[in-house]
Amino acid sequence: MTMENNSTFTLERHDNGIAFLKMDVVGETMNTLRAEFAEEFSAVLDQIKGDSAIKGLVVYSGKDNSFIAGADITMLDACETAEQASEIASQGQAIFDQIEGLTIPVIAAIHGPCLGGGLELAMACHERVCSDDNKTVLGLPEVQLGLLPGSGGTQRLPAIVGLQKSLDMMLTGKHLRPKQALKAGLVSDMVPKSVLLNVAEELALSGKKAKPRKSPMVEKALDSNPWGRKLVFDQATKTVLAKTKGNYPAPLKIIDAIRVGVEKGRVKGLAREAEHFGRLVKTSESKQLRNLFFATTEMKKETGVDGVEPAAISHVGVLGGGLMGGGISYVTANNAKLPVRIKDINHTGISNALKYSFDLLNKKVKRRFIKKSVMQQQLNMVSGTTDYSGFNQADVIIEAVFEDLALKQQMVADVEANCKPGVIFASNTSSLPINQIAAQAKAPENVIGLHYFSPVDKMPLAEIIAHDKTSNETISTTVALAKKQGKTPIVVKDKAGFYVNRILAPYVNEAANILLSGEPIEKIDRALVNFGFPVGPIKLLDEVGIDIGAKISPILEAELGERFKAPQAFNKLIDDNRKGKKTSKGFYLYTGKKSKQGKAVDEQVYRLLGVSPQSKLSEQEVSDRCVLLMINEAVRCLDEGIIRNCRDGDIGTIFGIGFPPFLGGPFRYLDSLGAKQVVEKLKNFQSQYGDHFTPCEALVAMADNEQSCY
Ligand SMILES: C[C@H](O)CC(=O)SCCNC(=O)CCNC(=O)[C@H](O)C(C)(C)COP(=O)(O)OP(=O)(O)OC[C@H]1O[C@@H](n2cnc3c(N)ncnc32)[C@H](O)[C@@H]1OP(=O)(O)O
Repeated sequence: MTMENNSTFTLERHDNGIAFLKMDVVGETMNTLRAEFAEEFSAVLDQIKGDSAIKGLVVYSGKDNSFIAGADITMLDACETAEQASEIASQGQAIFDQIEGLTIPVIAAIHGPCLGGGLELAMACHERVCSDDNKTVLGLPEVQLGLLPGSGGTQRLPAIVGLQKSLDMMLTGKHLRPKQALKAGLVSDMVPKSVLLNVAEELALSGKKAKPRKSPMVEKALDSNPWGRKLVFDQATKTVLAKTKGNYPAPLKIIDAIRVGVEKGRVKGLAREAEHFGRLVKTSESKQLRNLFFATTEMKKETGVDGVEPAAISHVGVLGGGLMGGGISYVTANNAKLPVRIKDINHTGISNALKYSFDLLNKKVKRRFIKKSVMQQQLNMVSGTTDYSGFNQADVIIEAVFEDLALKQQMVADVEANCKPGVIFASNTSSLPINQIAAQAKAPENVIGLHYFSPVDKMPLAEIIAHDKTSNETISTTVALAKKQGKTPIVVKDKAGFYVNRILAPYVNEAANILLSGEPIEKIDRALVNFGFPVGPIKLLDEVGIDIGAKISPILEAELGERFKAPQAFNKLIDDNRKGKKTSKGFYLYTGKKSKQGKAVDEQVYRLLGVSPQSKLSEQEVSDRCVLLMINEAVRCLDEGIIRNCRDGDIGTIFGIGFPPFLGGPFRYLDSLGAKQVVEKLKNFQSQYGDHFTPCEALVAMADNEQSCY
């Protein structure tokens, strides 16, 4: 056995003729591909080509828990021109072509994330085997960075998994777990990690090619003729445009690069892919999406308070088995893998909360994501009670009862009386000040806000609200719990509405003002959806509950001032028991066929509000009025220290409200518009529509001093 050591790539030859090429980027937690590795990589490949004793090659990673996480995103950020970025893509293509061109069997042995350029490398190998570990995922997530796979992915993936599956993977950026990768034909075997290299070695030795994936008849028929393919591409384009509203350039470029490859051959396809890659790297959309990647990666490492370690958590209690309590229990057991005990005043509440977990897990079983036995294990971790029995083990109690201050204060007292000393009391309130909830606590340092967004299992944000007496350890322990539950937490100050609801309120109120001025509901919602929000503000009110908005507004108005005054006319809707989707009566119709529900406006709303709808404003004016108010309030929050920095403000808005990711969040968007222009627009709206548009002092100062947020 001989060994040669290169810095990133190491070639090890076994006596049986199989060589092992290990990639291990020194000093990094994860392997990524960088242009500077090209020369070394090519030299190793030349060595392999020149050594007739090598009969097969296994490519693997020297990292414990990752294969290759793709091209180094920092390197892409540093590209000054589209040509430079395009060159990086072409260089990757050339090296991967060399791998594919090796005349010996080349097997990729994959354990851990194998993404982007990592999967492109693996696809250039002749076969792929992966570990069956939870950490192993395969995918081309470039679209989520506003890019396309630039090193052959748009050409090789369709050839391996078929046109439709490859479009689905590249247009969504989804990660496939080992079983899914096997089913799709992306890997030819899935084995325990302990034998991964042996299996890959055997495969290389045998030189046998795995049986090609059997594509279903319909897929075969569509993929194999020009008309069928046209149908597939047309449908993909239609879906993309409906989803992106033209705001994201990458998906259409992905379709184009695949189409060129399929119709004009690999060489032309690769050229088109590299060209698009270069241009996309330089788009503002990709830049913002990359910023988002860097921001979330940075946040994964934070503890909430520098230098303060979280306490260990072994059990969690949840008070209230409603929709929020059920969701919180689910993410605690399923994501954080912690046993949860739910307390409700009656058994119906408990069974509803248990059903929440059951329904979600059952869906996973039906889709074959998990086995029934795993579902049972998960369900065993959630139990219920109508008293405090079993709560003495809990390290954290999360309260999700009605928004009633006296009730929440009572919960604090009950928990202090019935649970162990030092237990953290985390309130899921969306509006009540935490200091008031903690007002009569014996240990106010253990009381904190932990505000989730509905539906809890889907929404990625959690606001962590420390009041002035919350201890640093309580903050860091709560941050750690939220992260384990799969949330991205932002630590915010204890003031009405915290951050997310505070900036959401003026946005929604303005949409209501626009509606009351006579603009049609669909038009208002369409303007904001075209701007890039997942739903329009009026539809959002239906989803959240018109009564919830009406409940929060007076709290905000009392503490923060008149600019939070909600239009009184909306009370007429609540008097009509028109609270939105939950009452099957809202701004939209919720009767009839399920697929049609929530699609058409309920014209009765106009009558109730005394409005005769007539479209007068441009979509741009509608979205500007709502969004600029949100930005103005976000800047106020920053100025008041409600959020710690612009990054938290951007992430909170994108993850909590669905602010368009391609714009980077309110602060990044403000930078792209320029504070001066935003102030001018706000002043203009102020003269037309009232003082709630007054630009805040901090924003005016930014404009005067020509400052930016980042
Ligand atoms: C030409 C090609 O087609 C173009 C491309 O390949 S573009 C890149 C495509 N790849 C991606 O988008 C994957 C991005 N990475 C991820 O999604 C996640 O990091 C992951 C799922 C791989 C792992 O997640 P997780 O285990 O939570 O680890 P995470 O904290 O995110 O990352 C660990 C480290 O790897 C780094 N990293 C991961 N992927 C990276 C990448 N593609 N570029 C640069 N750094 C990366 C992170 O910055 C972090 O660095 P640090 O330890 O110094 O802070």
